[in-house]
Amino acid sequence: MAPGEAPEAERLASMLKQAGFSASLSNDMAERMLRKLLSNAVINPLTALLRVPNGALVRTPERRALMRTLFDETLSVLEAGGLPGDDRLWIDLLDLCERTAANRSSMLQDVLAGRPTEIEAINGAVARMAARLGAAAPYNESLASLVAALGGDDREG
Ligand SMILES: NC(=O)C1=CN([C@@H]2O[C@H](COP(=O)(O)OP(=O)(O)OC[C@H]3O[C@@H](n4cnc5c(N)ncnc54)[C@H](OP(=O)(O)O)[C@@H]3O)[C@@H](O)[C@H]2O)C=CC1
Ligand SMILES: CC(C)(CO)C(=O)C(=O)O
Repeated sequence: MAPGEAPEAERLASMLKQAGFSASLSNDMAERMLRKLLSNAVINPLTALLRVPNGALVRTPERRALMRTLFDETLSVLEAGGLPGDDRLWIDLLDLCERTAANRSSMLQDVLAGRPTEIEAINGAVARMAARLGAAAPYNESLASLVAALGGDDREG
């Protein structure tokens, strides 16, 4: 984005920086959102189900294998939805787990606090996108069902 092209966005970024946040502008929000969806579709349900911090996902071959399977399925759906494939995406995902190693993902925090999760907006959305494209996303569908089944004890069955 050229300087002066989006003054309101620049003002917002500058306010966020003054407040101590890291902020940058992008012309490519659609791609950035798909990349974020890819990361959240892998890290959030697995950390919520395994009840581990983000860094623990990459510490055992079994968890990495689960991550990779879910990553591959999700990426194939998102590529069909417009995300450019890139070998760095997997490396970036592992790096994100390392950079946020001690973090409890937002979904794990929601599960531990007994709050509703964003599972339908993340893995549920990937499964629906796959269905619209005439494809299947069994891992996303199963994880969405498993995370949804973690809660709701207060509802009438
Ligand atoms: N939690 C984490 O560890 C991390 C989260 N993230 C990302 O941050 C995002 C937020 O996740 P999470 O931590 O679960 O968020 P929370 O639900 O804990 O917090 C969301 C915040 O956004 C506010 N908010 C929501 N909708 C609006 C709106 N329309 N206008 C103004 N404010 C609004 C809420 O206000 P109110 O309280 O008034 O409802 C709340 O303060 C997600 O995309 C997540 O992936 C990224 C890194 C780490
Ligand atoms: C990047 C990550 C996985 C950090 O915890 C996140 O966005 C979340 O928890 O929702």
